[in-house]
This record gives sequence, structure tokens and C-alpha cells, in this order.
Amino acid sequence: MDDSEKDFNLKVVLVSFKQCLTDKGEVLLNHYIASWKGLVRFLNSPGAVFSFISKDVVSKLQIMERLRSSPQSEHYTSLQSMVAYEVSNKLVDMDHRSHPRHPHSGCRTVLRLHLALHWLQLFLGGLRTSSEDSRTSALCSEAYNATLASYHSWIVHQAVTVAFCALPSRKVFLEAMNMESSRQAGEMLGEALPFIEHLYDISQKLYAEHSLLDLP
Ligand SMILES: CCCCCCCC/C=C\CCCCCCCC(=O)N[C@@H](COP(=O)(O)O)[C@H](O)/C=C/CCCCCCCCCCCCC
Repeated sequence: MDDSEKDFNLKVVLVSFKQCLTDKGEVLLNHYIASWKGLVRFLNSPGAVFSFISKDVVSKLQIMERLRSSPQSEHYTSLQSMVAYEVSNKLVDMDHRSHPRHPHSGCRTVLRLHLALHWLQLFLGGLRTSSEDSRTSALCSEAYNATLASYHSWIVHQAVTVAFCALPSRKVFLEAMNMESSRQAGEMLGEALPFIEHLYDISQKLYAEHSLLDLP
């Protein structure tokens, strides 16, 4: 399998999130960014209707890459070192009222990606356990309402609602995972999803401990 095929295999991309975690529970940002780049390829696959979403993810990955190659790069090795550095140096905008001074902090950028990963976890979990005739748009909006929705403006909600209507059927999604049957796809997701669940739990705990879950 060459590199481009690997990137387009959902199981490979989901399992790649496992490499983000060290034995000590540190989240390595280089692997985190690389795994997200794999997901962006899937976002581009259903067509132009999702390009506004993939552009947004790409711009967030670029922010993280810039921080990782900045003179402060040593602080952007792991999620834990980044949070410690940005919080202790007041490099994070903590409330909605004041004029943003750090609109591109690593903490608020990763928070959006973290919530998006939770959306993916819930959506794929729903796809896995739902019946064959369930609607992907309903699964998608259920996952969206439980994760990203409260962080988005009215206009984004409208755009997202339109985009969800253009989603392919559950069958097409399962085929896109290169699975021969619904059962096989379910097994693959059952094996791969725990890696992103584990990553989600660790990142969520870290953000909660530093009161960073509501960053504007
Ligand atoms: C075989 C099926 C595989 C499916 C694999 C899909 C992989 C895609 C993974 C995640 C996609 C979600 C990415 C959402 C990122 C949202 C980040 C965000 O919150 N950005 C907003 C705030 O940014 P700032 O302006 O404050 O910096 C931004 O305003 C919002 C942009 C639009 C976000 C819409 C989110 C919708 C989530 C559902 C995506 C459905 C994609 C279906 C893919 C097939």
C-alpha cells in the first residue's frame, strides 16, 4: 500500500491517532496534526459542499504548524506543554468580552479540533450502531448538536444544515470505508474508535483542569 492509499483508508487514519499518545498520556502534536491531515482527505471526498469545512480545518492545522516551527517551538511538542506555556504566559483569550488579543492561540485552535474529533467519534459510533435505513443527516446533526453546535454562530448552523442534507446514504459511507459489508464496517469501527475516544478523554480532562473548555 503506498502513502496515498494509506491516507485514504479510514481505519489507518483512525488508528493513527493512537500514535499521538505516549505511555505517560502525553498528546504529541506532530502526530495529532498528521492524523488530522489524513481526516481532511475524507472531508474533501464528498465534493465541494464540504470545502468550507475542510478549508477551516486546514487553516487550523496551519496555525498549529506555524506555532510548531516558531521560535517557541519547544513548547509545542505536546498538548500538555502547549497548555502549560500558553496559560502561564497569558497567551490565551479566556473570555468573550474583551477584544481578542490571541485569536490564534494553540489552546483555542486545538479546542476546535478536539470538539470536531468528538463529533467524528459520535457520528461514526452512530453509523456503527444504527439500523441500515437510518439517515446520515440525522446521525450527523445529532452528533453536531452534542459537540460543536453550541460553539457556532447562527450562520454556521444554517450552512451546516444545508451541508448535512447533501450527505450520502449510510450504505455509501460504509462503502467509502472500503468495507464489504455493514458488519465488517461495524467491526472495524469497534476496533478503531477506542483510539480516538481515549485521546478525547485525555484532552478533555486537560482542558477541564485548566478551565479551557469555553474559549472564545
Ligand atoms: C467514510 C466516512 C468518513 C468520514 C470522515 C470525516 C472526517 C472529518 C472529520 C471531522 C470533520 C469536522 C470538522 C469540523 C471542524 C470545525 C472547527 C470549527 O469549529 N470551526 C468553526 C470556528 O472556527 P473559528 O472561526 O472560531 O476559528 C468555524 O466557524 C466553523 C466552520 C464549519 C464547521 C462545520 C462543522 C460540521 C461538522 C460536521 C462535518 C460533516 C462532514 C461530513 C464528512 C463526510
